[in-house]
Amino acid sequence: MAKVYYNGDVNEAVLQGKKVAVIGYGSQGHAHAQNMRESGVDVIIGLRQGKSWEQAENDGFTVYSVREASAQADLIMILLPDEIQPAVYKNEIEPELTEGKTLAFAHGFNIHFNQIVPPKNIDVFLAAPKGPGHLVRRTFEDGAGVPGLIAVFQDATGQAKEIALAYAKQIGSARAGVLETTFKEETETDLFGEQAVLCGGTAALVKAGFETLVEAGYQPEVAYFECLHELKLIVDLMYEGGLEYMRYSISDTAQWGDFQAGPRIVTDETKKAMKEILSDVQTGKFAKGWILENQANRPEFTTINEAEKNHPIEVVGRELREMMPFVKAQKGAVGANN
Ligand SMILES: NC(=O)C1=CN([C@@H]2O[C@H](COP(=O)(O)OP(=O)(O)OC[C@H]3O[C@@H](n4cnc5c(N)ncnc54)[C@H](OP(=O)(O)O)[C@@H]3O)[C@@H](O)[C@H]2O)C=CC1
Ligand SMILES: CC[C@](O)(C(C)=O)C(=O)O
Ligand SMILES: [Mg+2]
Ligand SMILES: [Mg+2]
Repeated sequence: MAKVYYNGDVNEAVLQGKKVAVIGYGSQGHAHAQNMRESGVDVIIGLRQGKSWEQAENDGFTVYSVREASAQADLIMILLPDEIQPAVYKNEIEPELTEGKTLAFAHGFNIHFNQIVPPKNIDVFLAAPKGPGHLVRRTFEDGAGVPGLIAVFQDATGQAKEIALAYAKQIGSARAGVLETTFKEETETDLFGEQAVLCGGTAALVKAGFETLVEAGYQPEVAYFECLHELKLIVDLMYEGGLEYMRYSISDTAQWGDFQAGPRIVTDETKKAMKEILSDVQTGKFAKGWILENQANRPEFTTINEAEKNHPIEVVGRELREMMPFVKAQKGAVGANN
């Protein structure tokens, strides 16, 4: 079994006396910054003027321009959207990367696909929580953590791995378990997982199930509860005890249906499509397409995004969630009931 690092395995002293600049205060940024501050780390925030700047100040952080925060910090964690990172890095971070500093990421995309090429005399690592930022924060507040990966790309000081582990501990990941990986493995598995299973695969499955029921004349509200709302409850059981615990909790009728129908839904064709998706990630075809889409100002992304917001499952879901105050998205977020 792979070595898993927990709190007791980590030497947090390597971060003592160091100033950490978290660049970006979005999903991951707010969680890393707040968790580290509560762990006793000296954290500042780097941003442009705007919504996040105001939020970070309201949350009690000292906020600087990205250039100024990078100048002041010993460790710079880049938590900007992947597609924005290369330009901000070139203009505002790279000029401040003096010898001995540390540059960090939560996802390996820009290093692995050569969109950011750091100088050789600094440490470069990633600390990637295996979960969405809002849960990185919420789980930490609950006294637990989201598991994470660390990887070292450059070790100029000889301490890069220790620093990466200490960082992972301070954001809460070592409460749940931290694995060492490479930038290549993190980038390729993360992109594959979010496309084929976690986001792309699941969203397509949920929509197809909903559409099948509604097209057959069933009420959209019933279809929503069956195919979307209840998915969380089923996944919670998998999260707690794997497929076996989920199957222990459901009826034997459901379990028999699971064994019979599952292989008819995820067929050899589906597996073939998954292999093609993985290949597009590995060859860089996906990355190239995403970079070009951004250079063209995201025409396809924007069109699909608008259409998806108006899908009947979203329309009925918004209405139903209004009636369930305990189902809360992060305040102010799209789809939130508050
Ligand atoms: N989302 C997630 O849960 C996960 C993300 N990651 C990785 O973490 C990194 C961050 O992703 P994520 O948290 O989703 O990002 P978000 O989109 O949530 O964060 C965007 C932040 O970047 C700021 N920003 C955008 N453009 C600029 C700019 N030009 N200059 C300064 N600040 C800017 C925004 O500020 P403003 O309000 O001004 O727009 C905002 O604070 C990525 O590498 C991603 O792959 C890894 C694991 C999970
Ligand atoms: C699953 C999507 C993710 O990879 C994540 C939350 O881990 C992301 O890039 O947001
Ligand atoms: Mg991920
Ligand atoms: Mg990802």
